[in-house]
Amino acid sequence: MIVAHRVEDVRAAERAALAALPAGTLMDRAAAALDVVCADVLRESTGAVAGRRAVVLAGAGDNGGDALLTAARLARRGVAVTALLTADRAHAPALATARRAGVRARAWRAGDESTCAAADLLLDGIVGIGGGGGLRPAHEGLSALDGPVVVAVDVPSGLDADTGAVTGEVLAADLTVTFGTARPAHLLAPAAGFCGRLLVADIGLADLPAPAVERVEPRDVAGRWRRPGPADDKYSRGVVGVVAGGPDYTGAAVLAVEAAVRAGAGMVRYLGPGHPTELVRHRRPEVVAGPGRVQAWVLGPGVSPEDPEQQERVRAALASGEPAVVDAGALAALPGTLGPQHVLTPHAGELARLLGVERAAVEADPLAAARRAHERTGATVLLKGSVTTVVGGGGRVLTAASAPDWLATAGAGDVLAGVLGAALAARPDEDPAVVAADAAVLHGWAATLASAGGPIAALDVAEAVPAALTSLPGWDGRP
Ligand SMILES: NC(=O)C1=CN([C@@H]2O[C@H](COP(=O)(O)OP(=O)(O)OC[C@H]3O[C@@H](n4cnc5c(N)ncnc54)[C@H](OP(=O)(O)O)[C@@H]3O)[C@@H](O)[C@H]2O)[C@@H](O)CC1
Ligand SMILES: [K+]
Repeated sequence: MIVAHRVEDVRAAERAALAALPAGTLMDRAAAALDVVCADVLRESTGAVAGRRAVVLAGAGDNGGDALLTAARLARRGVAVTALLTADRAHAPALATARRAGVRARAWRAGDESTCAAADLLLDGIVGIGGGGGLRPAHEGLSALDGPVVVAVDVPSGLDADTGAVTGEVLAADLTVTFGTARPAHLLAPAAGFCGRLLVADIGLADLPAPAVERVEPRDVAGRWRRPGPADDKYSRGVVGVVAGGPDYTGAAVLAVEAAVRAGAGMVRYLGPGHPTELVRHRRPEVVAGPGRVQAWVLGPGVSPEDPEQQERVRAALASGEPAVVDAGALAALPGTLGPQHVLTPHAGELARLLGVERAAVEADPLAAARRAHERTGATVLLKGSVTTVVGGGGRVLTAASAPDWLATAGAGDVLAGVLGAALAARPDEDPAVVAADAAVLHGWAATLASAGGPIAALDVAEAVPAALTSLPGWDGRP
C-alpha cells in the first residue's frame, strides 16, 4: 500500500521530528532524496549529469527551500543550475547555500517559460503543502510547458495537497518526490494525473495516524488473494451467484460469469432467462444454472431496469444480506437499506444519476461523490475510472490505478463485477472495501497483461486473470 495523510497530520509529524533533530535536518534529507532522483533523471534522459542544464523554481516557503538546497547539490555535481525565484522572498539560508555552490539565482521574469523549456530538467519548488487553488497568474503559462523532464518537490504546484479536486492551472510533473508519506492529491483523481510517477522518500517522520487514503498495489493483492488449501472444497472456496443479462443483453452475462470462473470461484451459478443461459452454458460448461446456495452475488451487468424477472432476482439477492456486487442495471432500483457488504460499482455517469448531479461534478471530485453515495446508501462504493476510488465502512478510502487506458472498453465493467464477486465469495471475513480495491487492481493488472500496450476486448481481460494473478509482484516470491 502507498498511504497518504492529510496536511495537518503531516505537519504534526514534522513538528515532532523537528523537535528531536538538529535544525535543518528534515530539509537536508528532503534535498538529498531529490538530488539523487534528479541526477538519475538527467542520466536516464540525457545520458549524463555534469554539464546538463537544470532550472529550479523556488517559491517563498520551505518547498522553495527544498528546491534551492537540491539546486546546490546538483551544482556540486557539475550541473549548470539556474534558480528562478517565483515570490518576492525566498528561503534565505537555502538561497545562500545555493549561491555558494554556484547556482545562478534571480527573480522570475515575464517570459521565463522559455528559460524553463530550454532546460534538461525543471525542478518545481514553487509551492508545496502550503499552497493550493492553482498556479498564480504570473506562472500560469507553466501549465502548458513542453520540453524538460519536470520533477515536482512534494506536490505539483497548483494542486491542493489534501484533495483530488483540481481548481486551477497546475505545473504537471513527470515525477513527484514526496516526503515521509504521500498526500491525498497524489492518490486521488483527477489530481493524481498531474503527479507522474510518485516516489515517497523516507525522511524519518514517525507517529503518523491512520491514513486518509490508501493506494492498493499489485504486490498487496498477491499477499491477500485467497488461495485454496488441501482442506478446501468448492463451497469453502466460494459460490458466486450471477444475475446478469436478459433477453436482449446476453454478452454481459457471459463476461461476468467468465470473469468469476477465471478469478477462482469454487462454483458459479447463473440466474437468468433462457437465451443468455444457453450462451453461458456453451461458453462455460462448469456453470450451474438456477437457484441454490450462494456466498456472494454479482447483480446487474446487462440487466434492464424494465426486466421484471431479473429485477426480482436482484431484489431477492439484496434482501438475503449476502455480500453482493451491485452493478449497472441493479443500481437503478436500490432498496432503502444496504450494508458495507454490498459493493456498488458505478462509473461516473451512473453515480451522477444515483446522486442526481451532473457527470462533470462526479469527475471533478470523484472521492466527494463516492463518499456521498456511501453516506446515503450505507454500501461500499467503488467508483470506476482511470483511478478507481473505493469508500467503505467507517469512511475508509482506497484507490487502485493499475489499469491501462485501453481498458475503457465495452464489457470491462462486467468483467470487474465477476472478479469482485469471486473475491467477495472467497473472503467473507475481510473488509469489503479492501476486497473491492484488490479486485480492481487485479482487473487492471489483467488488462495490462492482455493489452501489452495495444487494444483489448473485455473477454481478453477475463481470460488473462489467472496469468495476471501468478504474474503479480510478490506471488510465490516473484520480485
Ligand atoms: N512537512 C514536512 O514533513 C516537510 C516539509 N518540507 C517541505 O516544506 C513544504 C511546506 O513548506 P511551507 O509550509 O513553507 O509551505 P509552501 O508549500 O512552501 O508554501 C509557502 C507559501 O507559498 C505561497 N503560496 C500559497 N499558495 C500558492 C500558490 N498557489 N502559488 C504560489 N505560491 C503560493 C504562500 O505564501 P504567500 O505568497 O501567500 O505569502 C505560502 O505561504 C513542503 O511542501 C515540503 O516541500 C520538507 O522540507 C521537509 C519535511
Ligand atoms: K512543488
